[in-house]
Amino acid sequence: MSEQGKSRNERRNEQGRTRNRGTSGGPRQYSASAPSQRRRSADPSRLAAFETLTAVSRDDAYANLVLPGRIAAHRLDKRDAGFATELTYGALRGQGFYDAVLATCVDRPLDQLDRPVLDALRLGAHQLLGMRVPSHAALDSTVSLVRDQIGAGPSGLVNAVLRKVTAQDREAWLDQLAPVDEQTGAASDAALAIRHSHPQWIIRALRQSLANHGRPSEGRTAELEALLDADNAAPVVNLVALPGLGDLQPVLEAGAEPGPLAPGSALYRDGDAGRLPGVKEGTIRVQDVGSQLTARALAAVPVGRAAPGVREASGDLHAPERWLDLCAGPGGKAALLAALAREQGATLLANEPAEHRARLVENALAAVPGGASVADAADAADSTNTWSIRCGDGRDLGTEQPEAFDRILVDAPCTGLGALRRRPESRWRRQPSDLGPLTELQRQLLDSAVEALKPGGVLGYVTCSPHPAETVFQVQDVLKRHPGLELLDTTGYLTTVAPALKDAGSEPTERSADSGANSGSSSGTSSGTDATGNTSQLWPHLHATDAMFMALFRKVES
Ligand SMILES: C[S@@+](CC[C@H](N)C(=O)[O-])C[C@H]1O[C@@H](n2cnc3c(N)ncnc32)[C@H](O)[C@@H]1O
Repeated sequence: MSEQGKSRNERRNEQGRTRNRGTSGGPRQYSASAPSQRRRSADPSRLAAFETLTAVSRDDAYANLVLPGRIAAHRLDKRDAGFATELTYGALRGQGFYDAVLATCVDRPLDQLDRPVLDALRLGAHQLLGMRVPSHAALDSTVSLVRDQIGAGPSGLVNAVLRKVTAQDREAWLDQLAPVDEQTGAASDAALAIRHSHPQWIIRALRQSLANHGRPSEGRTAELEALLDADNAAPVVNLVALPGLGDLQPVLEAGAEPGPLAPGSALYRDGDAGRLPGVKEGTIRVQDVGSQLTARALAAVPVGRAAPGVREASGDLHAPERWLDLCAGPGGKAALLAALAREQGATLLANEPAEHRARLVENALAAVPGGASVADAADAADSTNTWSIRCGDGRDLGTEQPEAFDRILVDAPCTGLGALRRRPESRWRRQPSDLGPLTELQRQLLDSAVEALKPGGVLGYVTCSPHPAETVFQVQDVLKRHPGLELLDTTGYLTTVAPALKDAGSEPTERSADSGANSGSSSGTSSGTDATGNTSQLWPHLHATDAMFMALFRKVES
């Protein structure tokens, strides 16, 4: 019999965990320490959350990919699906705080607990300290879940631990575990890590990021806390209508609101966006507004203006512009770029080395007519297709196709520290040691892109991380390595496509970056720095987007 085909009891028995049944085979007997006997089985929304958490901790799965399947499998209605989502994401985001609480309530180090038991404790702690679930319901339901899914023994432990958790409310736990200085209100990084449930190294990195991206030093801690809070808030679903293909009107009629920042965008707060008209067809896409803006800004920069005597981008006026998305998977920006390319009479090559992600790019692009699939390698080489896909290492493209493209997007693999609100588990997975290999890869991809860019062509470097090593320092370095590259007024182009960024009073510019990294005011940083050149950093707490970074460059000379 397959593992899946076995009943829960059989599996549990194989693991040596048995229910505390009466010898007669009659109804179960519960020990004196067992909690309420009212509920015997796990309720489906908590079960969906538990299954997601165990997949995350056991298989390194991504919660946002697993949870929809569990919601569907348990046939949760909209309300229960909302509960399961809040429970799952809240328990994952809040893990730093909940583990600090649990560590004081468990008689051994948390890493000595069975993973599923710890997952269940986190779910219980989130219900008790982060949701408005009455204590008795949180306790009863979590213990029932553990009894049903893990066994009677662990359910006793979970009952005892969660009872200790209920001894204080959230504020009292925070005061005990993460005190702030009574006079100044200041908290150490260790206290901030518990209060805002982020690893300390990420807290330090984000503080450094605010400084390096020119945010005011006055009120830095308050701004850092606002950023950390924004990471912990459930993001509103952002939608984009593919230009020339998607119709936003039916989506607005179905309850979405017009997006305040990006053209052709909407916000949806009412549950499963998959049911909105156009989403299944792919002409309406779920995409963070920051991502939308970077793709639109790249498409908005005029190409040309190479140095005198140098052949310009699209020198042949009749040749369609060639665009390249060097790191395209899973295809969010590629879809928007392909639709924009189609409108502007250009073609797009979307490159992605991971085969399964190249397939995702293909799916994302399917709504844009005139493309060539991954399988159709011969067609893919035909640059007259509106879009085509290359499945390969972007670092090779520069030598394979030198000076071939008018516009290139390098949406580089990065730590993702700017998208923590969307990927609730990622803050616990990422390590400072990830930074070295990622920045080296970013550097190599940038070099390849510069080689693949035509003189006069435009390069957009984007990360969903504000970390200085992945952003402003990369910009400084690429300008040093490539004197023929000029930094453009990135903020100017972003505000051209999104004028509301100006009105927000928080233009994402780096002009006054106190790192002096690459701003126009720090002329001389690189021989390639334009007098008005700057980079842009969007922020969740200011712009309600992911913390997307963008730098736009032009290749003035080869
Ligand atoms: C930040 S994601 C890109 C997101 C994508 N642009 C979107 O909007 O959906 C970075 C991508 O780069 C890919 N990647 C990793 N190594 C690469 C390489 N050597 N060349 C090109 N792409 C690479 C990753 O597989 C990943 O899909």
